[in-house]
Amino acid sequence: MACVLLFTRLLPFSHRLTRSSVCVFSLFLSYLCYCALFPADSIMQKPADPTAGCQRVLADGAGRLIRKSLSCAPPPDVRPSTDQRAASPAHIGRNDTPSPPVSNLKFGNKKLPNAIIVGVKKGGTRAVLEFIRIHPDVRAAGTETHFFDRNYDRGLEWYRGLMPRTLESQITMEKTPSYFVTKETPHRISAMSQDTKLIVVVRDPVTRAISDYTQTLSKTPDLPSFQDLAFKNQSLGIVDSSWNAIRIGLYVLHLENWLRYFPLTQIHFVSGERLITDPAGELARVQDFLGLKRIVTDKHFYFNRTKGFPCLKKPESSGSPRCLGKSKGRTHVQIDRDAIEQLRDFYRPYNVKFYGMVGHNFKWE
Ligand SMILES: Nc1ncnc2c1ncn2[C@@H]1O[C@H](COP(=O)(O)OS(=O)(=O)O)[C@@H](OP(=O)(O)O)[C@H]1O
Repeated sequence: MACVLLFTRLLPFSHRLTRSSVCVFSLFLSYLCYCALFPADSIMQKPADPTAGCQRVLADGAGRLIRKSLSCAPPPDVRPSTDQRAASPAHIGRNDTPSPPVSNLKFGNKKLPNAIIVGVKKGGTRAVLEFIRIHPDVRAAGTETHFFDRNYDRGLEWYRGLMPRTLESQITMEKTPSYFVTKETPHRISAMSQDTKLIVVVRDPVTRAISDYTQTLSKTPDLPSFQDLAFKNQSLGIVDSSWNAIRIGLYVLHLENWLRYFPLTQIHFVSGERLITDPAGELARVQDFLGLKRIVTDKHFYFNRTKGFPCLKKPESSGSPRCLGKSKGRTHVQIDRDAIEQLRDFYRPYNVKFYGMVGHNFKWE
């Protein structure tokens, strides 16, 4: 309308106009018409809105995820390629600003995670992430972001920038095992979204401590012995619970902190032991918890005798079978039986309390 009015007013004087001013004028008119047809907020996401995207994932009363479609849904046949599914280093560390509409249509948007594997260190967190991300409705950040413990000052937009793009039907995940034992993390995650689903991979705390120590020793060869670090006085059986490798295994104490901010129904516990003996069974429960169709099944796994662990079978299309890297499944440092028994005695009351709290006996005898 404005274009027409302007044009009719100027028409009587048009004979006075030069060629170039006619040109500039018509360009101006085209711009006005474009603005009227495509207002800016219909094609761009608001950068400050952390939940902006094609989908919102909400939790229903049963604790399952419900995906709500918004207006920018990509066509259903657009699926990410293997390359796009793996969170490439190019994605990591790039602070994302809203993308042009064409790439949104093709690859979706970066969204804050709907589900986070928050722990525990050396529990089997990498295995759970690598196994669940073969599900077509899951995409995950490839590296540990450490946003809620080390990088919180960088802000949610920085965090979102680390996430892979997701389509309407996909959920976003990340894993940072240190979150479970960091005091501030539960509060910070609940401030991001109280609907965030939490996954904790737990493992016998004694084996976990030895695994943790084995890893540190591989990087620091002149480390004191395991016993020197684990006990204040071994002959009296006094354990040093301030040593991180011991402290992390006091699961019940850490869980109490999480339960101040999240209901138990929003936290799923994976057995690190069963993840090795029955990966498909554990993954079935993870998929149920996330409200996903059970697509990752025993068809996807085989037991690799050389590695001594389950690995992912070769995908039908291409590629090779995939086992986790050398840093997963290391041969543990030998610890004498007495020390192990003392640690078992130390952890027993905490474990029993933990079983009661989560309603499951993990049988760490
Ligand atoms: N499929 C498969 N392949 C290899 N390793 C497996 C697998 N499933 C579980 N695990 C166990 O995962 C342990 C490492 O745990 P995390 O991935 O949580 O470690 S880390 O905290 O990220 O460093 C790792 O601990 P260690 O055996 O002590 O190395 C493994 O026992």
